Amino acid sequence: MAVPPEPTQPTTEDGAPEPKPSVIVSGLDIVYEVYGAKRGRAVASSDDENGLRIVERLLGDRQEKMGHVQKVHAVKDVSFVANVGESIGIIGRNGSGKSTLLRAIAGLIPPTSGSVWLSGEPSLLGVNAVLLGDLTGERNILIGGQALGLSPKEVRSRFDDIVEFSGIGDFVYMPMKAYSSGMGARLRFAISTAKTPDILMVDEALATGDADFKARSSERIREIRDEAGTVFLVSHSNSTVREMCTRALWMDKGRLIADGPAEDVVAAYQKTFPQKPKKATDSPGPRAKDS
Ligand SMILES: Nc1ncnc2c1ncn2[C@@H]1O[C@H](COP(=O)(O)OP(=O)(O)OP(=O)(O)O)[C@@H](O)[C@H]1O
Repeated sequence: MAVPPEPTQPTTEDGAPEPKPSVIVSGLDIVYEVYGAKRGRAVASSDDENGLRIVERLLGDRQEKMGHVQKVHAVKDVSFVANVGESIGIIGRNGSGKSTLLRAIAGLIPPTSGSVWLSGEPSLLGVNAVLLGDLTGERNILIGGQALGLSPKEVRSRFDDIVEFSGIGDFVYMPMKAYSSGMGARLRFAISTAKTPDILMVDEALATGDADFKARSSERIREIRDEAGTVFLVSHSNSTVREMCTRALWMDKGRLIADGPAEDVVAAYQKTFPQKPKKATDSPGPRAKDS
């Protein structure tokens, strides 16, 4: 009897494995609408102050909605395809649309136009693991782990690893509102990566830890990439993107202006926006830039 041939992975012309798309973003636009940019005066433009006060009182909370509506076009006509096994840095100046793009990929913001297609389950660090300040780290690990699809037994078996990874020690038995922002961010990272997601999205979380935590988290990101996931990383740190990403997207004023190997895109970005050397007195805040 003839044995059917083993299925082979499709390859490109030069013999490399065919890329497997995990995220397809096509002509994506995100427009935020901000209500109440101007208050009630747009409604009652009369000079009569008494009349204005009456209108404001009658409208109560609604007066914000009656005010001017401002539109913020945060992401403009962005298209790209991300493949399994890629780690993609998203870089750009403040307000360029990086976080909005990430949240749209995670399905948290509906496209105003265009589309986002995903082949797996996304996990957006810091949002999917919704942690509650009044609960202890321990309870949050249990809830967050289950929100990621782990069974209570699986969460318990990973509990020690999660605590060790986050480096929060005995704080795990304290309410999370007593944590520093860095401790909270590290715990979120540890919970979010306790189960290997198909698509991991990280927004600045790596800027919150010390060198040791950064080393551990970059190792974890490498593991996820190797386990055939796709990683997106929004970062203001060019060195982090260079070290951890295979590819980079450069956003500017909502537009994707470069997409290519991380090394090349970061070099072009740095050439356009050279970063000033840090002063010795600068405090290393979460948004601190390096080179
Ligand atoms: N919820 C919102 N409502 C209205 N406008 C918003 C909202 N979130 C972001 N924006 C606006 O959208 C634009 C893009 O913001 P976004 O946070 O995506 O940029 P970013 O590149 O991540 O910025 P940063 O580097 O400062 O974090 C900015 O002009 C911002 O003011």
